[in-house]
Amino acid sequence: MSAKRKSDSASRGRTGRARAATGTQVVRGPLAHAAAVLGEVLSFEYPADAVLSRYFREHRELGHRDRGIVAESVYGILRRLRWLRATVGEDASPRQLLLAWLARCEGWSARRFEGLASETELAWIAGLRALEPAQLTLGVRTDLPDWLVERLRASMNEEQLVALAAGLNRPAPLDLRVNRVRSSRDALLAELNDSGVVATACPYSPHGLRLAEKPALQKHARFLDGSFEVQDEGSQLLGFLVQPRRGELIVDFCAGAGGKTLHLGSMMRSTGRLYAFDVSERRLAQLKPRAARAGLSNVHPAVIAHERDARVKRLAGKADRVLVDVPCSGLGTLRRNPDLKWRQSPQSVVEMVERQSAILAAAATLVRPGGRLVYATCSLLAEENDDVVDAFARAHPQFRALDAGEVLRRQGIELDAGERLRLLPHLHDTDGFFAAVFERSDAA
Ligand SMILES: C[S@@+](CC[C@H](N)C(=O)[O-])C[C@H]1O[C@@H](n2cnc3c(N)ncnc32)[C@H](O)[C@@H]1O
Repeated sequence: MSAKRKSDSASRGRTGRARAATGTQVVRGPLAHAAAVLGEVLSFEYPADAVLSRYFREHRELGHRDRGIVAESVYGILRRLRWLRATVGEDASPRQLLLAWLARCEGWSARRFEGLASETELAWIAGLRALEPAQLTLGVRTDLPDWLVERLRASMNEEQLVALAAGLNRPAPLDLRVNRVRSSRDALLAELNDSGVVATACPYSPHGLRLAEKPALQKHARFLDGSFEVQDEGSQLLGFLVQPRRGELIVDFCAGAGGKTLHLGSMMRSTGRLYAFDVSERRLAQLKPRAARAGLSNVHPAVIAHERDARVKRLAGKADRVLVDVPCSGLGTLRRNPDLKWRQSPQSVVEMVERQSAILAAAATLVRPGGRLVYATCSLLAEENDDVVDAFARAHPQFRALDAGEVLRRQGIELDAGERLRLLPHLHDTDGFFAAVFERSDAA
């Protein structure tokens, strides 16, 4: 955890005792906050990122570094929650979970706890070293709920599941997408490196940069002038599956706050018309200022009541390309949202699948003959991915499947991710994404 790095470097050159004391002062406050907010997060009533945002608004005394320590601790514990509880007890308090996580998952020595933990806690921590989970089931080993282990095992063996879980239970790197309307990847890379932000080109996305660390970027001059957005490399690749061209009519059917819309708009070089639909006025409201910052005048956000809204019907058969980035379980994004594995359930997945099928069918009506349709999720579950797409393909013979790998290859992106795109954190170092690409045949 960065608290360790920072306290170590801050105290370089001092005596061991002074070093320990400095480290203690540096982390005592944030760790107390971490335990406090963890208690709220663990009710799982609200998403962890929303709880943390609210907590930070209420504790403005916490600076960027301290917020980092609090968030990293909470997310780290959510990632390892099942193993931690199986090891230290199902009724462990938030503070005990935090101490156990530091000792067992972050490798803190007994000495680092001095001054942070009480005598009783120090004795408890010492006893933790030899503890192992009462039962080392596959769910405990992978830190996943049993229902999810069962679903994933249907399409992979145990070894593959353990590797996938290791990828999902690691923090994600910070990726940026260069806005080609404002800059080029090489120019931005040079500027970032000059300003002390260490970055390298992403392996797959021609528009992607990966940062070595996680600096605050909201006030960076190149962010403020719209030269880049924060966007996972996997999410960027979906833009290349849509492959919008200048002057076309494009629909981003589930645009949300516009992460993918902005990419599509910049690939179109701010020409043509790009409709951004969503049922959430709150999410869509974030798109307008982001599009303005990015210099995009081709984006047209529109709140719709549901997928059969009159605004949707007016565009029937007119769109050159439609992206349907449906609401989903989000289980492919566990690196960023580790609480999702504890908040989703078999029942919530069933409800998602119904909505996904209805949204896909409605979005497909917009595609003109010869046009392209891209269905995408950030889920790992066959129910939300292949099953929805297979049922759609059976009911819509006028839509012909295109090979996603081939679509990317023709744009110079070499990626072994299948005919239907399957991105996985442990294989591609992206979030987990699924996408299927269709072309509407002229004959229909
Ligand atoms: C996976 S998110 C989209 C993320 C977004 N594309 C991005 O890249 O940031 C799914 C979105 O679908 C929206 N949604 C839910 N039901 C919908 C419907 N019936 N029609 C259109 N959008 C819907 C949700 O409000 C949510 O913003």
